[in-house]
Amino acid sequence: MTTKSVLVLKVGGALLQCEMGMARLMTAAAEMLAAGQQVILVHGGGCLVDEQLTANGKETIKLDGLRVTPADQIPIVVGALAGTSNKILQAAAAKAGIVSVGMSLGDGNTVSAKIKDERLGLVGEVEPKDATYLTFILSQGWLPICSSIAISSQGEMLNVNADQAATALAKLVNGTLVLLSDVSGVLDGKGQLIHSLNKSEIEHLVAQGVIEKGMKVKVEAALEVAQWMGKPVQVASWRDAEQLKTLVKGGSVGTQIQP
Ligand SMILES: Nc1ncnc2c1ncn2[C@@H]1O[C@H](COP(=O)(O)OP(=O)(O)O)[C@@H](O)[C@H]1O
Ligand SMILES: CC(=O)N[C@@H](CCC(=O)OP(=O)(O)O)C(=O)O
Repeated sequence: MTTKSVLVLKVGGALLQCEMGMARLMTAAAEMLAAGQQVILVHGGGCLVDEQLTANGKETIKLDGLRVTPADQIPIVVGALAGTSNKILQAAAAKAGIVSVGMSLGDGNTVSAKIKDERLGLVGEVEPKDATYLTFILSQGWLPICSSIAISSQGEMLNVNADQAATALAKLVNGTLVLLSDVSGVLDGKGQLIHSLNKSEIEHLVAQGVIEKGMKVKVEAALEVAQWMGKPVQVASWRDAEQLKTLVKGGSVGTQIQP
């Protein structure tokens, strides 16, 4: 185990629809915890939100990878992310023998949150604030499982992109950030894994339309943290058992986003 700093592991929502993926991830997390590696699990749940919105007759609009979240949709979004998604992961953790604490960005003064852009409605932008709550959970050997619902000082419930949520928590604890999605990393125009990317290469691929939508948000979040910490951030896959094994050993997987 070479990673001594807290590992901030973000998983995308598609994981929640894959029993085997969740079981493998939690087995990996249990191994890391047993070896003394502290882990914070941050999760998305975009596909669950899509399903719940459709079931409630609501329309989904995204701008540059972010969900436009009008006030009438926020109860559904909060229910899907801070409720169902969070508890599905806690249940998977329990099955792997992990003691977890389900939480949201809105808990324990962990981050400060404000509306990101009026055009997006109740979408939040968060900054790291106070690590006391998370540090306590980690000190117990427990696994914090954090959803990306934040609360502003005005008392608004805000929907935060989960990659950006993970960014704020990684900065807060000066941790090592790994973003796990349903693809093995950032892929080139031919679907091949790109092992390493720097700022100008990212800008080029975004301009070409090779990196788009959710991956654009992810890579930009990763670059921000890589530059802030002066060390690479990894974008990899929770689907890939080999990548998980390598991660448990503290190795590098997927695409390294360079500072
Ligand atoms: N260059 C790219 N490489 C890999 N995936 C890409 C790329 N450009 C766009 N994507 C899309 O981004 C998705 C990952 O982003 P997102 O759906 O937000 O993931 P998550 O829910 O895991 O955060 C991939 O499944 C893929 O459809
Ligand atoms: C503002 C915004 O876009 N919020 C996201 C939060 C969930 C998320 O990011 O889920 P994934 O990691 O599965 O994509 C959403 O509503 O879909």
